[in-house]
Amino acid sequence: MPQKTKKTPMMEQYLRVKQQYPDAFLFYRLGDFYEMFYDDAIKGAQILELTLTTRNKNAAEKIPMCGVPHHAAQNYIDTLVDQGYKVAICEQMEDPKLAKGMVKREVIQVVTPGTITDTGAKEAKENNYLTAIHQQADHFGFAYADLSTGELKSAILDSPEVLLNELLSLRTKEVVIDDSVTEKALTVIDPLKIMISHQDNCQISAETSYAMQDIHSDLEQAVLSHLLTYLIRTQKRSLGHLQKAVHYEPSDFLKIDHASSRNLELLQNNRTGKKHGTLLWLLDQTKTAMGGRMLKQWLERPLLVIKKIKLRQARVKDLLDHYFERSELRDELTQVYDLERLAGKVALGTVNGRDLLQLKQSLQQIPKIRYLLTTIDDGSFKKLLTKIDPVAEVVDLIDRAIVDDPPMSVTDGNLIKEGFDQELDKYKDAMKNGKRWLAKLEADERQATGINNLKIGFNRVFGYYIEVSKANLSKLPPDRYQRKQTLTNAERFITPELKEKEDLILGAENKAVDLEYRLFVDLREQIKDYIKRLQQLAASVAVLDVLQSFAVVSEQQHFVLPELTKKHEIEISAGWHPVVQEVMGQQSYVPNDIRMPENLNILLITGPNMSGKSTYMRQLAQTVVLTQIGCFVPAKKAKLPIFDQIFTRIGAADDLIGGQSTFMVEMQEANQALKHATQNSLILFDEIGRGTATYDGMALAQAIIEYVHDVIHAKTLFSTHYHELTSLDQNLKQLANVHVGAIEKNGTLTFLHRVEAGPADKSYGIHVAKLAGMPDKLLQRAAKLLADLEIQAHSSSQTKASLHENSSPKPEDQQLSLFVPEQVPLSNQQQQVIGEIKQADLVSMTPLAALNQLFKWQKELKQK
Ligand SMILES: Nc1ncnc2c1ncn2[C@@H]1O[C@H](COP(=O)(O)OP(=O)(O)OP(=O)(O)O)[C@@H](O)[C@H]1O
Repeated sequence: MPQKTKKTPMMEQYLRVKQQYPDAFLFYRLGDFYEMFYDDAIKGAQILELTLTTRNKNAAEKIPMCGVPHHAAQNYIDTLVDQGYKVAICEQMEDPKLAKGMVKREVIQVVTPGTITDTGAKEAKENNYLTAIHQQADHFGFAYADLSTGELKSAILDSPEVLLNELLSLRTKEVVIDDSVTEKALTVIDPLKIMISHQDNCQISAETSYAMQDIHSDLEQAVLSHLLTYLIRTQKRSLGHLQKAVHYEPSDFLKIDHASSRNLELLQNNRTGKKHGTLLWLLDQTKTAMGGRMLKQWLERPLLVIKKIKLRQARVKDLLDHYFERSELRDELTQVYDLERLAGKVALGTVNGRDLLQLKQSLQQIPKIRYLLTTIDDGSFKKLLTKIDPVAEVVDLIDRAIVDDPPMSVTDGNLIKEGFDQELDKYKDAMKNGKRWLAKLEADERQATGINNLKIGFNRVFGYYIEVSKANLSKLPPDRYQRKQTLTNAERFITPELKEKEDLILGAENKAVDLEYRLFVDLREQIKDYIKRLQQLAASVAVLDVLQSFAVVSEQQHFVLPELTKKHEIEISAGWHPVVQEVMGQQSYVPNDIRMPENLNILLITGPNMSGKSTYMRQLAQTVVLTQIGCFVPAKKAKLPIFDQIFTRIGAADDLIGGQSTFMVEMQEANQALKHATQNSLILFDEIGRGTATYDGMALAQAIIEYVHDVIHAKTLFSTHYHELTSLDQNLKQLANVHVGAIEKNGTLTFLHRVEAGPADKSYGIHVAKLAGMPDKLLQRAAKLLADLEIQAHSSSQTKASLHENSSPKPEDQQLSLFVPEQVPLSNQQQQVIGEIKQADLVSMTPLAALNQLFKWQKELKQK
């Protein structure tokens, strides 16, 4: 930290600015470098691998310093932001050569993880959401924005769990809070390791009021105003492309909590964390980045309203029925760039000539796309067609102004077409004439001197010059040439008339470059007026792209149009798990039926390990999701109701919140379902109870099944290895057994992967252990123990009441162990200690007294 010694005016200025941005690295522009000082420098040098120096080596206070060249700053900024830091960019606001006294400097932007707009090609199909929270009692105003696309949404969330779910599914990197957010709520956010930024005082401007126009609740207005204030404070530029905030209700969509979405591998592969091997991966045949992002959003929020689902289905069907037009449409879409982000760049002022050409090229595809869509349309695309607007005015503006091959930079000229602006044409003419004059001068001089290799050149230091090789110097007339520079083999000269022309040419060039920049900015401002139309077009193209992607996948994968029913029944013939089949190949996959008529709510699935129970369960969930996003589904025939929520408890999920045992996570996930599921939900429970002792687990599993059966009535698939549970079908009318078949022959097991009615006859766990390559000796021992246990179970079952008739397992049965310890009777001493422990009044004991007591008991036991 800076000490209290006298500072130079520049360091005083630095500290004044830094004080306003204590949570960001301050990149302080000094000539061609951005410099960091003090702690920023120490930490920055370490992260960015820069050399740490000191600013004033000889002074008493040494100021740590490091810097990056301004032209390479972007990479360094990206690295810092990627690692979860903010960077405040402080620029020189005047030309140092012209400044009187200290050069004026200002922070022009704070780059933060949630506000990056240039996410690069790798993340083109990802949104980068900045989120915000405002709390009132147990309710949260919640909002999110993607600065690169202008999307802005808000909602009221009524519990910390829903909040956590929204934050997780949006994969936000930064959340803005104000002081309404309680410590308790922060403990929900903390483990997610996202950046928490604070914004307390809200400023309402014309821009922010516009964005909040359609939002009426106080809670959402509060959260939007601090989100928008934060954006204005960090971006310090126009946010004109932010769309009007749209209110959404999480309950308007099929609810799949984050754990279930992970279990089902909708967007993320559980093993690799990547897209490969997920439903998103299978479905993504989109051709545009906008379509890619939209597909993800649809997968995250499947629909509930039959009418909306049917509209998507009808559109997919129209696209499916028109193979050739669809292929052409796909070709056209390939040539559409990211309109949404291009519009964002126009608004943010970061667009360059090449971006504008991409915008023009994309818009030029639209009439053809429109035409193709009208030929495909059988009525379903009527409304979408009205929004596919080619914004011809923008094409015309760009076409008239921008050359066909503009440079990256917008400040170096060569951007604007001839004929666009008279004044610019004049300068360009002057430049051209000047150059023609130079060419003529070169020819004349060659003739006059007889030096054939005499040439006219240009460099930044001397301007235009005449170059003559040393061998020819003697041929030059003595007075006319003024020597300027000597090279090894040549001399360079100027003449008064050459200097005069040079002023004209260079003057025209500078003026042309300045004017081109002004014309470019002007054009950018004109295009800004069309941003809303461009955004509407982008959203419609994105929708079309996702729909064509559904059509392509449905065709390639032989999906069928599912029938939506208002009855509480599921009927799937020859269905399959689309991702597993895609990975393993169609030949080897065994399709299966799922039949759950109105009077059957629970399927209890048994079968060996590895036989396909989880796959069967996930297959149903993925089919439900596919149905409710409007896609066709993997089956020969499918009839499904609309589900409101999907709950899963499958596999050993990692514990996101941290520190809980697998069994605890298992119980929490099951509890989520039991608490929130309705009759219209889908529940998948995979081997509930296996995380604890056998009878404990079995008892819990039975109680859960009974609860779902009697209280919730949701369609439920429940897989289990507890064969005892299969007799539940005798008492529970809405439960049926199915099993996944396997054949055992000569001690080897063949999985059939076919789901059939009735319970499995045994578990085959030892066969699977054999498949896993366990030692023979161990397997023989296990087989022997199993046989003994089965005999014991058989004899005790004759006397014991059956488990589902409310018998509770005896405590000594609770933990089955392969290696039962020898039973040794307790000593008197031990019994006495146990007695004392039972008696001890722990509530009124101080921690120290308890510790002393424990110490005493331990000593007594050791004395035994
Ligand atoms: N219908 C099917 N046709 C062909 N192969 C299948 C089918 N279903 C599953 N499989 C294959 O069997 C493997 C195991 O499936 P799955 O994980 O669903 O078994 P499981 O019965 O749930 O096992 P466990 O009880 O050990 O959890 C899958 O990875 C897949 O390769």
